[in-house]
Amino acid sequence: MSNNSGSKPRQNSTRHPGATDTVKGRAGRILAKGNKDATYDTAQEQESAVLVAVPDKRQPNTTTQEYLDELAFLTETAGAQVVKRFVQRLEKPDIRTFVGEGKLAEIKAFVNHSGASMVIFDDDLSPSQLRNLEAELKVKIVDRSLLIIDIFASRAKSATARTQVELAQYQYLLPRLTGLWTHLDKQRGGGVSQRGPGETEIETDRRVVRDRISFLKEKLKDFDKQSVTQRKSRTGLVRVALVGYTNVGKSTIMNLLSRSDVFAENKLFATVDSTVRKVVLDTVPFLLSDTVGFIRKLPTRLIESFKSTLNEIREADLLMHVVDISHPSFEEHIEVVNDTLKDIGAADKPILLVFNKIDQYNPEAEAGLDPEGGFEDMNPHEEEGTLIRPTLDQLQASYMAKMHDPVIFISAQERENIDELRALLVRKVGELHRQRYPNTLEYDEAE
Ligand SMILES: Nc1nc2c(ncn2[C@@H]2O[C@H](COP(=O)(O)OP(=O)(O)OP(=O)(O)O)[C@@H](O)[C@H]2O)c(=O)[nH]1
Ligand SMILES: [Mg+2]
Repeated sequence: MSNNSGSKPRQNSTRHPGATDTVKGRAGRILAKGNKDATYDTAQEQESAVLVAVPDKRQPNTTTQEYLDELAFLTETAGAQVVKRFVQRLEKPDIRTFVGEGKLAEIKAFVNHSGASMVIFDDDLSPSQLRNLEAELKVKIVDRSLLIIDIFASRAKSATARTQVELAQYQYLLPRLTGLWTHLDKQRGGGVSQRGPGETEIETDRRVVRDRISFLKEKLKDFDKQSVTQRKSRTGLVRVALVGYTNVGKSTIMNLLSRSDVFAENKLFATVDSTVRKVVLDTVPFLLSDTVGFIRKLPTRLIESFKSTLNEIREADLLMHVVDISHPSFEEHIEVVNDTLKDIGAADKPILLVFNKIDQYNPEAEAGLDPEGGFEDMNPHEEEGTLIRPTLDQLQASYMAKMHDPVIFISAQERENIDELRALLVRKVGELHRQRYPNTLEYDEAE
């Protein structure tokens, strides 16, 4: 086990001493310039991407469209620009190239003509599909897992998160090592694609990657031990975690709750991830943590790599499950979040369901129609196209009736119902505090 973890000198270009050029080159970000925070990025520097979805025959058009919107949003978050979407309905994806022969030819023609620099698939590709597609299309091929890992890489700030991302990158890379040679040859200026390197070289790379994976896992264990010690020093306070689908407003709520209240101690716990803050609402103190957002088809391995971060959720006393009610698929999002909570062993916790973005909710919105969708065959059924959604009052009544846990409707942006949210938190946290720490009931006097 390493005894100097955390203090290793890091340099971007030579992060992996001992690795061959190939391994070094492949484990970094796929979108070199694609950093969400890099606002100085100009359009010319952006890579252009083609999206591909292969829904099964029964999937409604509107759903396909929503999934592609989400993929486009992910792509843009990663820093690339979407130039075209392709859809092929298949009973089952093609085993060799994921899409059928005809569609592949169509994509190839478009890529050649437009100069797009990558093709992004809304599903995970097998190593051989990836290899075949890369050989055929001769541009970067990105699948859903890789895209998500890449976004995580651009956002990871803390040492733990960076280590987790690196682990996920190597775990993704390991089974695919043999398949990643074609455009590397090109990058080396080899011109005509030659045969890949010999087995020995690939074996060496595999060993290097495996070693790196074990090293990173050990490092994460060290981080875990440190955070257990830190958490011990935080006992005595109820812990609340914000969870939810990505982009629902968790961080906005975190900021709202921890900043705008005069009693809030807007102080970072220097030794923890900066996402945990102590909040005091109406003299009731608690710890609030903001967590990584969930998403449909979140690669299990990525969840595994992010165990340390997810401990915040696992060890919370109360979860605030934030939902973006203005999103047409919010109900599916709730399911995705509940399933992910189950996966990480956090499903049995008390939950406060917070429906956010009520300012943006439009009951008359047409379900998921996007004029820029690029679907020539987009001809929604009447019921689908003109679907009238329930009003907020109806939704509120139905969720209140079916949930055991409290439900609240807010707009974090417009500050609607925030006092009610605070009152609810004070009540829930107060109850939990009295259960957990019956001997420190006098917290209000002590403050
Ligand atoms: N219209 C509207 N927008 C909101 C509201 N709350 C947050 N937003 C916006 O929604 C976007 C996402 O908000 P975040 O707070 O970053 O969401 P998040 O859940 O932390 O997202 P991830 O960290 O990416 O998972 C931002 O552009 C916010 O300004 C709201 O009540 N109404
Ligand atoms: Mg956030």
